[in-house]
Amino acid sequence: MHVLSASELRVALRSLPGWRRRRGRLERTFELKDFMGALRLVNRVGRWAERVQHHPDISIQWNRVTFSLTTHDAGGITEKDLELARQIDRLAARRD
Ligand SMILES: C[C@H](O)[C@H](O)[C@H]1CNC2=NC(N)=NC(=O)C2=N1
Repeated sequence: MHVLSASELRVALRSLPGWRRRRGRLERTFELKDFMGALRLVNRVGRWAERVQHHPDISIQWNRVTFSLTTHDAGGITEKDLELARQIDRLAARRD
């Protein structure tokens, strides 16, 4: 699995508004209504991550959830992380 170069990542981030590269990971923070809303999103993403066997690092602060993506097996950000970021955006957009 190919670790993306800084320029490849810059190009990819143009189509991933809201995500940024921080400390070598792809990161985005979502603000939900409240803690239960945060947990619902975390569980939605968690089920997907388990299905695709690619897992985000997750931090929850009450109604804010931060997903940090990297491919541990490759030691950096890969296409798998870009795909997971796109999927997280879809899951976050659901209003159920
Ligand atoms: C065997 C299993 O598929 C691997 O350990 C997966 C699990 N989930 C993973 N998640 C992430 N973010 N990086 C990995 O390298 C990784 N490897």
